[in-house]
Amino acid sequence: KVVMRKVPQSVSWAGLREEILSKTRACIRELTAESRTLNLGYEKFNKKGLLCVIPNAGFRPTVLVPQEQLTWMSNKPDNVISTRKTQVGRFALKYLLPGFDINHDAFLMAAIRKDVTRNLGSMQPDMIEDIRYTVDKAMGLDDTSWREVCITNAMEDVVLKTTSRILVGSPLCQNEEYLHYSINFAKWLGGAMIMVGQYVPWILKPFFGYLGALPVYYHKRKALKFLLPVVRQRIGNIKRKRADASFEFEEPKDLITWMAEAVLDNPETRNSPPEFLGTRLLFLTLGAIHTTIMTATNTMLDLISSNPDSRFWEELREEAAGVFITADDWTDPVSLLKLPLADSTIRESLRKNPMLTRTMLREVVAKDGIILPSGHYIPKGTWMAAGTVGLHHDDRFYPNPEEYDPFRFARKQEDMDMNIDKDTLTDKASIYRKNQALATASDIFLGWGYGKHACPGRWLASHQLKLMLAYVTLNYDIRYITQRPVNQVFGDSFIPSRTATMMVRRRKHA
Ligand code: HEM
Repeated sequence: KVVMRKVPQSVSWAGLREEILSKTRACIRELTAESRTLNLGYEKFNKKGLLCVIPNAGFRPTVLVPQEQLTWMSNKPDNVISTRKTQVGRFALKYLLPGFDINHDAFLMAAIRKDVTRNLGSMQPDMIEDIRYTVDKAMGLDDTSWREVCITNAMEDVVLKTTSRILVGSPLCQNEEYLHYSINFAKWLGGAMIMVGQYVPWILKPFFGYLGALPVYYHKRKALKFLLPVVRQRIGNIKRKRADASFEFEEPKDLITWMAEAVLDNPETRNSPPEFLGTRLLFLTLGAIHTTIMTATNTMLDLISSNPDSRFWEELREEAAGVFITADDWTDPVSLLKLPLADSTIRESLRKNPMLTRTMLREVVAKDGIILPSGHYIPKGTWMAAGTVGLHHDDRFYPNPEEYDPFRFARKQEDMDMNIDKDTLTDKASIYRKNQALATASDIFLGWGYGKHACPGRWLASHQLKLMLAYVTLNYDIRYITQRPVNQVFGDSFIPSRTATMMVRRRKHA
């Protein structure tokens, strides 16, 4: 009773065997189960509209909610079902980043969602400049021979530079020392968050948590040494300009500015020390950079392991060649609206290989618990989630879900009507056909999460990834491979191979 956390008695468990201490043993088996129990629970229960409980190696079993109830769940306020409460537990933040408060941050999320997104057009010239420089460096300019490139390393070079420019601006985004410490902070934190947060039983978390915190703390201090003076100066300049309109200062267009403005506008954070914003920005390195690297790597892996006869790479190149004709086209945000195949290709990789095996992890915090639309009572303290992989492979929403079909989201309505068996067409399938753009979050596409806490950086990530894909297909030939390296499940992360390589050769341009 002390070790196992709450779940409602009335809901069936997935992966339970007839044995003594069955629930405890089911939780222990999760240490090596990867996402098997999660997918089994989806198939056996969620697909029939039923709830189930998924055991958990950290003894934090979770109620897996079927698709039919996700919209209801996503609309509940944070004081009824909390996202942040689960993140503190799932990420073991109390130990790994003591004193770091991720609660009450809706105003910071809004800065990412609104300010970054509305400035994408003006940031595009820098973005393509960074992409060109980093791709050329990682993949080479020699058009006479093939080069073997580690995909994750290449994508890391590209994404780290381009995203850091948006997070912390120039010159910090060119400072190799800062980039080194910030990415390593994110790597240590990401690994420790999964190990301590998801594999260690909560009773042992303090010990392993404080141990894992040591390298995190080291890299944080090193990165903050570069970041804090910039944050301090920026806050000072913004304050001064607000007090004196004649003060000559033009706010750089980056997340430091937008978050600093949000912090100053909020009475509760107005007087916070620069560390508050600095640590927040560093924490975003994990949420913004590693996620984009993983999605870029999955996209490349899916394309190079596709059937060469399908000519997906070549079709993407033809699409890009028709859009990026002059230098100005690369800096024009309208160009990105003309890339439905690239848009769909990245979304298909996020469908097949989402970053998280379960999303929308929430804790019931309402004092009296909640009652789901299905009539189930869920007591306070219970964790709930959605099974991303199961849902993304559900043939009610995706015809031939196991097939890699990169242009499935770009298909014209009439073609889809021809391909879908009308007798099995469900209401949801027709909703799905209206929700096809890469950055769309919906209750049948959880690659970005769903609802109030869906990813606020998804428009930025989509913009960068599409530009990068267009640039790479236009400028490089690839060699196809026969076997795609499979992604590994680590906690609830779904991680592409870090060592997989691809053969590329620069194309000769007339
Ligand atoms: C391809 C790249 C990306 C992917 C696949 C991705 C995916 C996700 C997912 C699945 C969630 C929801 C997690 C959940 O509900 O369990 C999320 C949340 C979040 N993402 Fe992203 N993300 C990406 C890029 C970014 C970028 C570029 C930023 C910032 C500039 C960002 C910032 C965030 C933040 C702050 C949250 C938390 C939102 C909240 O809890 O209110 N992400 N992301």
